[in-house]
Amino acid sequence: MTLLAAEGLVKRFGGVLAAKDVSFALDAGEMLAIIGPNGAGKSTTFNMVGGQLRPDGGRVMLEGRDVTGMPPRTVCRMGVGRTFQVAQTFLSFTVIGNVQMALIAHHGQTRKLLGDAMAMHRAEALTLLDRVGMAAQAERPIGELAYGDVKRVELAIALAAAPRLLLMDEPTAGMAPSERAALMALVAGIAREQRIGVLFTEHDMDAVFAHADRILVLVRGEIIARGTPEEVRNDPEVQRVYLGHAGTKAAQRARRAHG
Ligand SMILES: Nc1ncnc2c1ncn2[C@@H]1O[C@H](COP(=O)(O)OP(=O)(O)OP(=O)(O)O)[C@@H](O)[C@H]1O
Repeated sequence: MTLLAAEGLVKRFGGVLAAKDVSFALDAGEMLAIIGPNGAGKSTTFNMVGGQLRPDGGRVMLEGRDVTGMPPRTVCRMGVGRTFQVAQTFLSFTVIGNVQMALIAHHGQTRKLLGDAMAMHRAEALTLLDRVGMAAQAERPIGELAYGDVKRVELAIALAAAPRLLLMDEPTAGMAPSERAALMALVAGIAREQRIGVLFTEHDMDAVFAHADRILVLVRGEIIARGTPEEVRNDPEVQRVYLGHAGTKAAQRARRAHG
């Protein structure tokens, strides 16, 4: 069954039509990228899926259930995870403590926190940290980590809620190029292995062309192209309005790297 279906989403901000009849579908285990210039409507679309924004028209269907306009907390409980920004981790806590807190929240055990919270879900937290390559740093305060490592911990925190759909808004923003490639490879591997659908926005075209299964191109609130990286790369309209020379180079690099 289709994991996520956006059907004719519309969002207006005053006179600005930020999303105009945006429709797409995403299957389990699939990486779908939304790309487009600044102000194209990527975050708006994203926020309508995650429940942060209520669409003015259209529907969001999750595994066949209509979740349009439901609050983020409800959407989250229905299996939609989101990677959080640094400020939303507890900087003075250890790495493993942050993941344990996420597991405690996921299991609805926050009332038990007066007990020995730090003994709860330790093994599960370590397994998650191992999956993102951070088990060796489990006992360090998260505030001491390099930025790329914080991003890995954020991924473990998002996975603690056992999402079926993961929303990642510019996951590699602020990272060095080598860290970006490693993070996206990690996300893609986990998505395929655990059959998690990933919807992501990204300005880094190398990351998009290397790891997206399919790409949507938004311009002024409208999808102007969609398809595999190969199809999008070769679309003359996309070349003209968005990718241009830099995008072509990124696509070529991705093609060389992945055969
Ligand atoms: N809360 C808001 N109030 C008013 N206008 C908004 C609001 N959010 C977005 N917009 C407008 O809607 C349009 C789409 O914005 P959106 O942030 O979705 O684009 P984007 O593709 O995510 O851009 P970027 O790549 O810069 O993050 C823009 O014209 C923006 O100014």
